[in-house]
Amino acid sequence: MLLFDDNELFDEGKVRYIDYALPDTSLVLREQFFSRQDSDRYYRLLKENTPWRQHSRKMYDKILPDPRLIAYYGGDKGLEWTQDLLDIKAKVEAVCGLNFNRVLLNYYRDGNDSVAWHSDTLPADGMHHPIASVTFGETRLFKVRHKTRKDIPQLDIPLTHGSFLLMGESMQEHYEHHVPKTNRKIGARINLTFRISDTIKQVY
Ligand SMILES: O=C(O)CCC(=O)C(=O)O
Ligand SMILES: [Fe+2]
Repeated sequence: MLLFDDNELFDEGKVRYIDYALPDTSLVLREQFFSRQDSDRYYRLLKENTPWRQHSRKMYDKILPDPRLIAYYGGDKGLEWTQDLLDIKAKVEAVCGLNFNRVLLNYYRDGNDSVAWHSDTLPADGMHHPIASVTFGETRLFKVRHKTRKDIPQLDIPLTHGSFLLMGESMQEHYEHHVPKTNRKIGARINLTFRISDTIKQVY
């Protein structure tokens, strides 16, 4: 059985390449980067085999649970890489010519899960690096806005099953991103963000 058959584009089996040509950075999306079959398989395997945990953070003097589950692999504090994650990483690295050493997995259980506006934390080496974002499962909107320039329209990018979005290294400096909640009755989405970083102080 194939999951997530709302995306007719999958029938063509072609990678769709979109360069958003953003000022101050680069942002490139490849849809159907993973085949339908591989995407379905990775979705199931990651959903079942990942030790998902819910983190909490302090907001306005309250400790609130994050509205999503996460897992963190690589480096001295992360979990041990699994073969599936190494395979996904290798496929992503082969097209962008980068070597990632960590991956953060996000599990959005349904439309109530989300991530607030943010840009990803500066790694300990004090330099931003590109971040590769892979999606399996339900399509969710990935919103992008420039931090200071109001003349640049906000982007609403639907990240589909099997897609791969590459954020350039200056993206976190100039832009913020956000995955909003939705009232639609939807299933789960798994997102993987491959990163280059020596030590992580805080996830996201
Ligand atoms: O789920 C996504 O597409 C984005 C996740 C994210 O922004 C993060 O992990 O920092
Ligand atoms: Fe992020």
